[in-house]
Amino acid sequence: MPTLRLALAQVDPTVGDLTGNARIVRDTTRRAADAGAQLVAFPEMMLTGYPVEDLVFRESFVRSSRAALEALAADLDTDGLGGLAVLVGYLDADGPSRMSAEADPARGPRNALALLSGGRVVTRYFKHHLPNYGVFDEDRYFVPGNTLQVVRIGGVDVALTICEDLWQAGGPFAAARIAGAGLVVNVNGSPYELNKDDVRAQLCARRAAEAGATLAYVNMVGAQDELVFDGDSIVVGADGVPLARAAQFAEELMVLDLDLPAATGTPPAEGAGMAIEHTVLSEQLPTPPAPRARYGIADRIADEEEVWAALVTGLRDYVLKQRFSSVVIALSGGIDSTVVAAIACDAIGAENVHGVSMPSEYSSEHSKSDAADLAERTGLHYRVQPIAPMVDTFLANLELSGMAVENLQARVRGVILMALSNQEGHLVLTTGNKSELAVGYSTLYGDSVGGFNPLKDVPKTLVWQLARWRNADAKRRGRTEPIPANSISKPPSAELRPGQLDTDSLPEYDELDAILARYVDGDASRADLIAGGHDAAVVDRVIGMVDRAEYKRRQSAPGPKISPKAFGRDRRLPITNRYREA
Ligand SMILES: Nc1ncnc2c1ncn2[C@@H]1O[C@H](COP(=O)(O)OP(=O)(O)OC[C@H]2O[C@@H]([n+]3cccc(C(=O)O)c3)[C@H](O)[C@@H]2O)[C@@H](O)[C@H]1O
Ligand SMILES: Nc1ncnc2c1ncn2[C@@H]1O[C@H](COP(=O)(O)OP(=O)(O)OP(=O)(O)O)[C@@H](O)[C@H]1O
Ligand SMILES: NC(=O)CC[C@H](N)C(=O)O
Repeated sequence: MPTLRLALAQVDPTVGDLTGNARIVRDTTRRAADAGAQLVAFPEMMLTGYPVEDLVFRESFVRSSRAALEALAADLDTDGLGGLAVLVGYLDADGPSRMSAEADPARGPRNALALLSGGRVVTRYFKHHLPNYGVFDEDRYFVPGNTLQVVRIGGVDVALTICEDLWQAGGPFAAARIAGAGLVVNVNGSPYELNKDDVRAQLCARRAAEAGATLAYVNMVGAQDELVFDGDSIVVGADGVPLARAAQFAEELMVLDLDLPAATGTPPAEGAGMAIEHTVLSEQLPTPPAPRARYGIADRIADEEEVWAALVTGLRDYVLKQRFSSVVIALSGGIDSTVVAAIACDAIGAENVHGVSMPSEYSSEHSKSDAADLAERTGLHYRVQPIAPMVDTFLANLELSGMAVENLQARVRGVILMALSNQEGHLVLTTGNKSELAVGYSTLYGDSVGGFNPLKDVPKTLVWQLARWRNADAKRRGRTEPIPANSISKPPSAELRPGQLDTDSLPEYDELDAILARYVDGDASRADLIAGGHDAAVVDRVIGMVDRAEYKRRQSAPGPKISPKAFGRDRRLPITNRYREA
């Protein structure tokens, strides 16, 4: 049985950075070669980053991607790496885009995977199944491929597939069985969602069985705008048993030896409704250098740790890829701003985090002392900027009352944050959690100002859970607990008028989050919610608030997706909408 030394490169490309991404491929291939690998696979659209969205419609970008691929093949050879087989995802096109008057249903932009070897592009595979749900819009951009590429590498037939090809039965995996492939490689840009790692592992086992072949799944790591990629690359045997699994949320080069069946004969020219193209790269593999590369199975992590890591990764990559070096956060001593600050300290270091306490005449003593305590525990930069004089100046010049005065305080804080951002160059982080965003419990152009929102997809009850987990984790490691206990235990309040509590306007968060999980995430009807045991009056109030707040959400900052349905691309509703649940 031939032994193939395979390397899966779990790396972090940046959208649009063709030069930087090619550099990652060259550097990582060098490391794979040093480890004796013969085949190295990079993630989906490695060269362009993923997803590239409407950049697909720019012919100049498509041309740049194709040219960068050819240059990469040549550069790898110049680097002395031409003897390896290197799989690189990129953007290709064999016809005009859907936006063009000359659009052709059979040709156009392609989500593509190339095999590079010996200084040239040996073969190109075009993704067959295009995801078009949730955050994905691939029918908008790409024309599906209908040819399975099978490449003989060292006497083993290797079938090439891309991400969604794994998620649907039939097509490439069924064709790979007919082709008699010994290994199927699946390259991914698969965004993180809580518990998705379990789903992926089961899918890999199912598809390996469908193909009757070993399956090597490589995913990217890092973040792109609202999407977080958790890595979690995995290799499963034809019997579905995991052979190796990489860590989540960390770059990794996974190198392992696979004993694979020797290919015999030539595959048929078609199968499972697809054409099959067979290319022979090499019949005979050099024997992999001893010792054998055996890769372990990385430990799975607990749910809270996983979500925390996703939020840290999402924030870190947003800050760094947008070329900021510091952030500023308004600190109220409440749980949301405290958790955002703790995430920021973990993501970019406390020395790059600036907290501002902005007490008003309604601010409690604990709002100031808890914020100061947080600063002390974490070491973030801390300053106090009272807002009363500015609010008073407004009120002396503009006649306002009631809610307008309440919101004015939040807006003065927003102006101060943006001024500090302009003056000192920090990215402003906003702190509204998913529950508040759902019901519109925030002041537009007030506490909602900011360029990025780490809690955008985190319901309030999960914010508390994460805070408790983060402190417990610090304690386990013998470190200072970053979050003041009082910030976790006190009742939430906007402190925009004397004695105000969130529960004056909202149900208790346990009940609110239970309703929101079903109405927002599950698209349940009013009748479903009431049948589920919720009080009709509460249901009506909550779903009314959710429906009315669409205009606020449409203007809200981006933030990392951690759930199957995050606000934004996952949930698209009209702002003007008279439909009300009866
Ligand atoms: N359909 C629509 N399309 C576009 N714009 C629309 C609109 N409806 C209202 N608007 C605009 O929005 C304004 C109303 O929104 P906005 O000014 O935000 O004010 P509003 O939503 O009326 O009040 C803010 C609420 O959030 C609470 N809050 C504020 C700050 C922090 C927290 C917290 O605990 O985190 C809670 C506060 O107690 C209050 O209940 C209107 O005056 C109008 O200008
Ligand atoms: N006194 C304050 N000083 C600085 N920032 C404040 C202050 N009060 C509110 N903010 C900012 O406005 C956001 C809205 O928070 P608010 O206190 O109104 O309720 P919240 O949503 O429960 O948030 P938190 O739990 O952080 O208090 C806060 O997260 C914080 O960023
Ligand atoms: N890039 C893709 O094709 C991703 C789609 C796939 N269902 C996933 O979430 O992993």
